[in-house]
Amino acid sequence: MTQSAARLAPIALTTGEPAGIGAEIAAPAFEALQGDVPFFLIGDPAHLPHGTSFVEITSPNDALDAEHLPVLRHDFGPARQPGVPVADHARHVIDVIARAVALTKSGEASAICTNPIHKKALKDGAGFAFPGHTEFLADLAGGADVVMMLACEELRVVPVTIHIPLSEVPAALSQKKLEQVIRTTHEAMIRDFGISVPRIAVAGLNPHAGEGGAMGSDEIEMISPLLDTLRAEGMDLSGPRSADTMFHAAARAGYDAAICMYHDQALIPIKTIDFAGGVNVTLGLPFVRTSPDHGTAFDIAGQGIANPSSLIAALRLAWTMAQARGMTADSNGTEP
Ligand SMILES: NC(=O)C1=CN([C@@H]2O[C@H](COP(=O)(O)OP(=O)(O)OC[C@H]3O[C@@H](n4cnc5c(N)ncnc54)[C@H](O)[C@@H]3O)[C@@H](O)[C@H]2O)C=CC1
Ligand SMILES: NCC(=O)COP(=O)(O)O
Repeated sequence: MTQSAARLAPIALTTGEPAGIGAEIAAPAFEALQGDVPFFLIGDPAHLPHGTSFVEITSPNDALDAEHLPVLRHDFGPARQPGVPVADHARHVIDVIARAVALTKSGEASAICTNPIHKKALKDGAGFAFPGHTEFLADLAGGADVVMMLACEELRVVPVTIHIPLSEVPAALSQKKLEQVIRTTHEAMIRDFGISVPRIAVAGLNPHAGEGGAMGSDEIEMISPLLDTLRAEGMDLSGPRSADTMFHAAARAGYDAAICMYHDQALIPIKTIDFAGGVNVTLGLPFVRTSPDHGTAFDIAGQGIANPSSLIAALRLAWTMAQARGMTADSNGTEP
């Protein structure tokens, strides 16, 4: 059987932080995607809201024809407390992510989609040494050069620096780091998003992109020379651009992805435009990983009011990307 004719494996969905909303939005996502995007939850059935229809599976393949939410059991021990992390759960949250990655490597899953984790709960409960999934997944992939992208219908954004204090951003920026982020984004736009000549906008760091050196020199000394070098290779790059004027509708029409210098420069515009439909994608991994754009939402956990739209969008995008890569058991999750 050729790869294109082979049936794509289902997506592995992780539970995330049990005190959050991950387990609550899994079943509504299954109902919305049934027959369209096959996936299974790796987690503890006891974390599902009372009355949830689910089927326990022993092999990911069983998810392909499931009529209720398929759950690959992973026991977490102590009961879930909505809104309050249980320290003993932390290592299981981490193990579930690693288990999902192993299933993509064996070809039993075509992609992973991660429910939100609570970074501090994992650090306190299990000494988790990573700022988030992105860096943990890079480590599990053997040290891949990864990039965080947030994507919705109207916008794709990429922060160069991610989960570090704002005061550390200028020192963390370098031409080497920025070049890696631009190259990884450029390659992913072609491979995963089917854009043959990606138009990439690059934000400045300072107000008004430094205004010719009057408000900072990072643009003149660091960003502009690199963009000139990459343009000479044929990349379609604009910038360094003023961050305050690059996200309105007319400006967004002029590029396919925006590279931003720090977390909030990138995530504020996309979460404002489409909090319910935004998707977090890790670029540069040898397997597909997406996630909803929101966090654990402890304030509403256990109330049955969490909106599953972002998770649904994340599962849809993972499926589209896995199809584009032909992630069957034959492809084994090892392609670059
Ligand atoms: N991919 C991941 O693992 C992510 C994890 N986080 C983590 O989540 C935790 C909480 O972060 P916050 O900044 O408070 O953001 P948050 O997204 O958890 O919550 C912000 C606000 O949005 C609401 N909200 C979030 N998702 C919702 C949904 N699906 N339906 C309805 N309302 C929703 C919450 O109730 C809250 O009022 C932190 O530990 C953070 O690190 C945050 C973003 C992504
Ligand atoms: N602010 C985005 C976020 O926290 C997601 O991080 P990650 O867990 O996907 O690395």
